[in-house]
Amino acid sequence: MLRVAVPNKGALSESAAAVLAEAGYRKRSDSKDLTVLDNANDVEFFFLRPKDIAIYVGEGTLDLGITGRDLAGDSGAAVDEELAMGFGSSTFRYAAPAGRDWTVADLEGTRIATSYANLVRADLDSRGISAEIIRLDGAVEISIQLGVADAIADVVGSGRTLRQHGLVAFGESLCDSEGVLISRAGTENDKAARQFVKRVQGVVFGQQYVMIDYDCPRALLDKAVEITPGIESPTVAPMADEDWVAVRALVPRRAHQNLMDELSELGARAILASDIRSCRF
Ligand SMILES: Nc1ncnc2c1ncn2[C@@H]1O[C@H](COP(=O)(O)OP(=O)(O)OP(=O)(O)O)[C@@H](O)[C@H]1O
Ligand SMILES: O=P(O)(O)OC[C@H]1O[C@H](OP(=O)(O)OP(=O)(O)O)[C@H](O)[C@@H]1O
Ligand SMILES: [Mg+2]
Repeated sequence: MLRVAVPNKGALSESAAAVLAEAGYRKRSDSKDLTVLDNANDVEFFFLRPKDIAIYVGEGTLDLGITGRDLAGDSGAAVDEELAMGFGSSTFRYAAPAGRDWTVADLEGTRIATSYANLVRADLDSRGISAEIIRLDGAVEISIQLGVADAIADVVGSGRTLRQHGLVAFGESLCDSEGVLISRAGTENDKAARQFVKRVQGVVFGQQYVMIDYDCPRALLDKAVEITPGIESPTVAPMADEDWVAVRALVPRRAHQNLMDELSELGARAILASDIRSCRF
């Protein structure tokens, strides 16, 4: 039976559970459950702290896991990224009190609070900067005002927490993170694991595209195809009125409203967008 780790709480857990449910896997009936046996799909799910998931997968105790790219990197576990899942996007930044122009070189000799000590140590070492790392488990943004650190390195989502504590981010992002599906590095996935990855990928890709259908004057078809080239190429079907054709194409979700405006301006009619719940490309 395939064994898969899923975040039991925190920023990634809800989105991860939603993708798995959409992919047809059994849901947890109680948020305190630590395992779910999905006999119909021959998968056992283990609900673990996101920080621990790469360790289990890297050691081969579990076959696959969903965690954050930043957490997997910090864990030092030997894992491969099978799939970027498109939720839980964040950057990992240095930050310090606003009011002066900080650069990474200013970190020399400082105390830096973080929950991601390995990520930060590796970055400082690569720059030849020596600084003391203060390991904290969370709420890192408050550590400077409490006097235990001069700067922090932490996850930034909206940036709201930094602003609330009068901090500014500086330097490049140490990690551009999102939820990722990971496997043990250097091992070939068996058939069950490959099928699991494909199913989850089908939902994740589906969420990133919408299907556009529209009616197009035949004379404008070439221009319309440039706007919606689809994946291979759009489907073009005849209509009862020979001067018109029906066109169907997948387009990236984030661009679809603009593309619909362009099609409308071009002269297309009855332009419809629909969600893709799952797919295999
Ligand atoms: N505000 C946020 N926006 C986007 N992603 C976030 C945010 N906060 C955390 N993450 C991502 O979620 C993952 C783990 O964060 P999470 O808060 O769930 O775990 P944790 O801090 O170890 O647990 P907890 O906060 O429950 O102690 C990381 O990959 C991180 O990048
Ligand atoms: O940029 P923002 O959108 O404000 O989000 C960033 C904050 O979210 C996370 O904290 P979390 O809620 O996980 O608490 P924690 O610090 O205890 O982990 C992260 O560690 C930052 O503190
Ligand atoms: Mg957190």
